Amino acid sequence: MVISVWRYSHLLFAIISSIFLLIASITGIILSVEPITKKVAPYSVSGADELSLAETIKTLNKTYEEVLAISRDRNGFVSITAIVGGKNETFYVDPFTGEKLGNLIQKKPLFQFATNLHRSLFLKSTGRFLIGMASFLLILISISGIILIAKRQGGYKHFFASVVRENFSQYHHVIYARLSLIPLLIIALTGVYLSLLRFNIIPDTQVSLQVDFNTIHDEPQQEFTAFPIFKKTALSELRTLEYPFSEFVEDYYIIRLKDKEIYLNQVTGEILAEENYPIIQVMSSWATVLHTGDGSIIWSIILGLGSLAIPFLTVTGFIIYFKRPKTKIKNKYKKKDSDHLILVGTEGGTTLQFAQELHKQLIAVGKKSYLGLMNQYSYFQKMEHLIVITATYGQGEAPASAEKFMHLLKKHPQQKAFKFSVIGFGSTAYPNFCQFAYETQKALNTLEKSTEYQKVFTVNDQSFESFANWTNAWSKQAGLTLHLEKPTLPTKSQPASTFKILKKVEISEDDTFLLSLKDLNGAKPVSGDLLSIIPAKGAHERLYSIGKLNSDTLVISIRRHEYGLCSNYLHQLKEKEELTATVVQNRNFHFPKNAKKTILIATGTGIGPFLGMIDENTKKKEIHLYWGARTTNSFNLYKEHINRALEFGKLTNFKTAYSRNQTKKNYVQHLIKKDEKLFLETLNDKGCIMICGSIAMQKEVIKELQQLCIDHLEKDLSYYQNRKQIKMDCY
Ligand SMILES: Cc1cc2nc3c(=O)[nH]c(=O)nc-3n(C[C@H](O)[C@H](O)[C@H](O)COP(=O)(O)O)c2cc1C
Repeated sequence: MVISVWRYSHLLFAIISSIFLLIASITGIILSVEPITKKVAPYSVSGADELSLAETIKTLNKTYEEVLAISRDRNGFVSITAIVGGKNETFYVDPFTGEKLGNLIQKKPLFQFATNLHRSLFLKSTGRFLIGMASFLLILISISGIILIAKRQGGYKHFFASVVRENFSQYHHVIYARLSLIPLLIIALTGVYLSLLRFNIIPDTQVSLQVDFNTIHDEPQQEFTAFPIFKKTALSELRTLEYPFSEFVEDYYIIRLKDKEIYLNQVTGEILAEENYPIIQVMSSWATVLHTGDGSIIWSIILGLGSLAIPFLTVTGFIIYFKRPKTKIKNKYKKKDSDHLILVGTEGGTTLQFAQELHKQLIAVGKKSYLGLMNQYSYFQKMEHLIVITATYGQGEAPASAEKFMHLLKKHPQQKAFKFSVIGFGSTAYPNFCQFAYETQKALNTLEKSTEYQKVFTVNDQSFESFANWTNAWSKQAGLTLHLEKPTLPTKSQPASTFKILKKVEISEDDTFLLSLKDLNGAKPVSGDLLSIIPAKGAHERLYSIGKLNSDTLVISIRRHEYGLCSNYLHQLKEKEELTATVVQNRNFHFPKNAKKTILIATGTGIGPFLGMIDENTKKKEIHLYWGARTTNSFNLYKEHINRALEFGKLTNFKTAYSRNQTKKNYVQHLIKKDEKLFLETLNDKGCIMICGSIAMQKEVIKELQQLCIDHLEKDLSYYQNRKQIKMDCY
């Protein structure tokens, strides 16, 4: 089923039930304390469970004038009802000595209040019905939640794999939903069960034993201590034992054990009637224990934490929903009249915002553009250009709004020839970067009337700059001039800061240079974060990976492009001049704190963030750096940093691959095969491999690593990726 159906169902169930669930969960948290306060009361007698009923009855009969009943509750406390000083009393006893231990625990007013609110909202049957309904909706919320988590994690197999952090609410909603899933489902299922029982929809069947009074004998007489059932039954099995009403043989003992009820002749010890409890009664007892936590401190704590998760999940769930980019599509032209079709594959809505901008601009230059979702692919009479813009989800799968696309492609053949272009939105933090875009391109290529207009273009981490680059190239090829405006997406940026240029080092052969910057405004980047620079008013931002050399000095490595606005702007900056830039958090690419061994792989300027990470390695952890570049001269730019790090033990090993130094091209991926032992050890020992540089290099490196995993570790690379042992930031 389409994911949005599950998402909206999840939301709808949550909206309908939220108030009732919040009340039930808060009272549930309070009530989870009650069994704990009971359990810690001093009425438990060690070893009492092993006593036989015969021994217990003997002691109690000796101690008290007349015993009427003996009970054992879920905490293991034994209580009796007896006549003491002519009065009927019920109290806890020590079954070894018969000594009174204390009066029965009375329900505290707070717990009484919480129980009434929890069960019926003080609204009697109506309230009970509402709470029962809310429990039922909690089951549906849990089921739709399981499906949504499985979808976003890329299948049930990866259900418990680590979660990629997009923002606080999304990350913690998934983490806590997974942790509290089982207790919540148990609370909900037992809650529904108890409601159904209460409304007699499940009949509360009880045992109904019949005694044939004609066959009751008063011989042979036996002492009760010799009754086999009393001798062989341990106190731990007992729920209640009711003494006979009088000494007449027609009155008998009523014994309720954990699994059955027995009527026992008080004179002969003969069993008069016996029946196991019906299954419903057993289930009801279990449902009560599981729902209330009665008798178990650990389960009460789990129930309390489960209840606590409900308000948290409700709040974070609503934040996720209300912070989602709006995905309403407005079209000026009908699809049958449009020559430009933009179809979007999105789940979170951001891709649609980019597409909307392109759609607006195409209309502005007079094109009949139609914007729709990939799941709306159909027969388009006048289509000349098809532009598919799609995100990738799960393990390289289609996003929600594109799940039917492949099927629709076959279902709706076009009559008119058309050109197509595919733009993939994805993240290099995932192993299958923009995979669905590649699959879409492949599928479109198989169509009879289609012609590939451009190769797949990929956009990492919703980079507007990349998308604008694609738009420029595409519009140039189409003979159009389009100017995109940047959509307003929620950002994780810190406010803009001023940086002073400390040093610029460059080598001319490679057109690369290294800028050292001093932060003047207290921005707090971490190596691996990004520096967003807008080189001129109205220009697009450019992101550079930051290496942090000490508390206020950053380094960025830049390749100068002949017509690159930003790289040329940075290049002309002189020492002591100032630069305004914004630090953008890039959590998925921070140095792993807990890994004993880390391998860093970079090409060209991708070494930038690693210079910082190595410099910060004061604990001298094992770090291996693999770096690919064109020639040995390229290394001159970083030589000083690397040699110093090797000398001070901050870097364990440095290996290079130069592509233009010898006849046979040498690339970093070739080094992986040579050093496969180190790579395998690192993955096995929970170490980390970080990759920074070009996407082309990333693809090759991933291919090598994937092969290593399959050949030697019998696991897919995604296994390590999900455990954050592979981190990537490529462009
Ligand atoms: C759960 C999840 C799984 C993802 N899986 C992939 C993936 O396998 N490959 C990829 O390139 N990007 C992946 N991404 C990144 C998204 O494709 C990317 O953030 C995209 O811009 C989201 O677009 P949307 O907001 O329009 O859905 C994933 C994102 C999430 C949240």
